[in-house]
Amino acid sequence: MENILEIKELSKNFKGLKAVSDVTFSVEKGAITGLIGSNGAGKTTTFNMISGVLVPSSGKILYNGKDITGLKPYHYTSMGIARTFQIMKPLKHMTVLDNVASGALYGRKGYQSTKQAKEYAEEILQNTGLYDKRYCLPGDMGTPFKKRLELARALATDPELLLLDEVMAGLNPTETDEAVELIRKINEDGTTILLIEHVMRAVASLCKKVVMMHHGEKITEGMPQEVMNDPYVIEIYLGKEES
Ligand SMILES: Nc1ncnc2c1ncn2[C@@H]1O[C@H](COP(=O)(O)OP(=O)(O)OP(=O)(O)O)[C@@H](O)[C@H]1O
Repeated sequence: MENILEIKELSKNFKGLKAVSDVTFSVEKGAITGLIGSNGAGKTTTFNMISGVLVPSSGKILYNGKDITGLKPYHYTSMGIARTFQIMKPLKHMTVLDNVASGALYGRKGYQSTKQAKEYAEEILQNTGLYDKRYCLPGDMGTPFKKRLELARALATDPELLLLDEVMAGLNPTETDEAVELIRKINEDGTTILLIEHVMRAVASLCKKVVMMHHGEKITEGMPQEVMNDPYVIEIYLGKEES
């Protein structure tokens, strides 16, 4: 069992607030790992450190055994790490196709021409159920399609490790099931996934391992059923959240 990512005693302080405190966990290569916890638990801050958006106050991040702590976001695409944002960030004035093609152009496939990038983008759009929307502007689509676009843009960079921040928020049960199947397919095609998610049904169905955070600390980790049946996890999180 090889780890693609190792988080070691990672902390982030914001002016005296310990948003993330001494968090240690690993992400197994080829698997789907879930990061769960209440609002404000420190999940997004952890993601922001893993993806280079924030520099950790202390601790280390190892990717394929290499120390990447504090590297800037622009190093990440070529390393094979891509992420989605909870607050989606499409290029508003570009079509869906051009949004995804721009991801492909700057991604690891090394396309030299826009034509090549667009051809690859069309393939990604087929696989993510967005092909029929390829000439739409992001603002003209509803949440499920915007979430898919965020995912498609990340996928277009050809990542080895994909970080997904609440891609199921705002989806109805049918859309959630579709998103689960899409994520499963992306994983089966060879991409390792670390996801933040509040929809426990999706976490239970997808994840091999779950890491639970609370008030900036890691509370526990294990197989989804173990973590979800932990009385303390039920008390501080599952009893209060809708799933
Ligand atoms: N840039 C920042 N400056 C100051 N405080 C911050 C900043 N970013 C996050 N925080 C604080 O850090 C704590 C952890 O926030 P974080 O967004 O990581 O939680 P989360 O687990 O992702 O929550 P959610 O499920 O709501 O997204 C919160 O108390 C938050 O207010």
